[in-house]
Amino acid sequence: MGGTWSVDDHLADVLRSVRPLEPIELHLLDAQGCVLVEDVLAPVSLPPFDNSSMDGYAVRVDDVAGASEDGPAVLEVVGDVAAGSGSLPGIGPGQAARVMTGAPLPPGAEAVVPVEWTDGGTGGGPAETMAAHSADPSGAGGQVRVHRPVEAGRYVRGKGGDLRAGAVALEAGTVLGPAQIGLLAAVGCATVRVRPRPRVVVLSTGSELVRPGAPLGPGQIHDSNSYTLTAAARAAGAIAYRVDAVGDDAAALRTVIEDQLVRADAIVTSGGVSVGAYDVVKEALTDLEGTVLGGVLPEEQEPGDHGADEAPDGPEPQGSRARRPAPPARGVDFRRLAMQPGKPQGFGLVGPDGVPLFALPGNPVSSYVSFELFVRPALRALMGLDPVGRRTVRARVEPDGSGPLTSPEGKRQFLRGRYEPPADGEETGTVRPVGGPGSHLLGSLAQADALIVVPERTTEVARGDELETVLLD
Ligand SMILES: Nc1nc2c(c(=O)[nH]1)N[C@H]1C(S)=C(S)[C@@H](COP(=O)(O)OP(=O)(O)OC[C@H]3O[C@@H](n4cnc5c(N)ncnc54)[C@H](O)[C@@H]3O)O[C@H]1N2
Ligand code: MOO
Repeated sequence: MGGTWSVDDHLADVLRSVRPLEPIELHLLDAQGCVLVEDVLAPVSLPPFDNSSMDGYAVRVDDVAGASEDGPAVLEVVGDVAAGSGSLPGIGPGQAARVMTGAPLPPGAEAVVPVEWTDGGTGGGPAETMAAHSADPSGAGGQVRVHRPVEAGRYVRGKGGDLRAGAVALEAGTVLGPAQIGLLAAVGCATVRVRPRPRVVVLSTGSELVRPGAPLGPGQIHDSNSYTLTAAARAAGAIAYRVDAVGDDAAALRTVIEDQLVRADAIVTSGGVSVGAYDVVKEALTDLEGTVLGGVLPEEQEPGDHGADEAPDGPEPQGSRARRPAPPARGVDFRRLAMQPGKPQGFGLVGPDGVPLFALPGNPVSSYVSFELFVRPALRALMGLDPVGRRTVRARVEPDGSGPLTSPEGKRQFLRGRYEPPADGEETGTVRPVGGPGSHLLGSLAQADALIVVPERTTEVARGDELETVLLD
């Protein structure tokens, strides 16, 4: 293929090529951010039993009718009911039981009076609190004076009042956040069937790259892309593995990628995709016919069986995966995109399972913007999340400089910006470009929280022009 592609066509090609991962059963906390693939019916009711919403006394309504501070109802205390109590005292006429928040309502009781409506069993004025059971075990006996009447059901949380056993607790398609995970725990589900987080292998290429923490020799720079992209993959919900930078050696790169296939639902490389003499990714991935990356199975392996129980750098955190049915590997296509930054890109499916591989350009801003535009949507599609794209708004551009901003004709430009939401009474927010369009400008990228989209036909942007803005929150 090759040639020049529009941003939209390239994204459509990417999304056509990826399918949601096969669902697996995960422990609740491993499923955070994942999409449920089936309705979950509540195995138990919430609450599972009638219980008190106050620390107080479980009473019969008739016994406290007309009670007041001057004319209290005097009841015999027949026991204590703590949260978790299994054996409950029956409440007969003229009787009450001390009951704690969350404790079951004892049989015979119809309501709870908070301890503040009573003398707390002291024989004195209104109580502010209960005596601790450990300090005063006799508090569970004797008499209590109740100062106010109560209607049936007051301060009682009825069984099933939140959710009835058998009802749908969460629908298929729900994204599991903290509240949803809490609900599943409350109804007793320990595991849940979801689409898993994709495992993403991130690797940089370039002989000039050294790890952060190591001193720079002549001509060397720190590898930042693999950190940016690993962090971006994690922020998108993936499990990301960063691999140390590979030098400009096509055979070595191919071997590293082959080795990483075992733990990859997607692979992201950066660098080596333009037209230089050392553009190693392009060289390593252009002709894959007859190779493992081209889809040929290593000896005696079936698709999906990679002959390894463990990922090279440690155990697979999600247990064994059912792989999706393998789409055919089709090699990596290197193409120019009508965008800036991010012009040179490679994309394709590699290996026997057809793992999507994104070969992003090396310039740091180019690789990050490319990730946002193409990789993040693909990762979300693998997880079954919808929508796959970031939130966009129309915003008025407020350049710092006096003159208009310029943009190359025929290219969609993505400027880095800071977005201000609309002021009170306004409909449109503003966005201020930060730094220039240079794709090496990491300092200003780190100040940005938005990408300003300058359309292909637009070559000049004046103060106040409204443009689509991608919010990177
Ligand atoms: N003659 C042409 N030269 C270039 C063209 C072109 O069309 N004709 N396109 C330019 C554009 S646009 C881009 S983007 C870059 C893409 O180049 P590569 O993907 O081959 O990337 P490299 O050459 O490996 O690196 C480019 C730049 O980025 C730095 N870099 C690379 N990896 C990292 C990393 N992991 N961390 C930090 N910085 C990294 C690298 O040192 C270079 O400065 O090509 C243009 N050239
Ligand atoms: O893609 Mo390059 O991104 O224009 O610097």
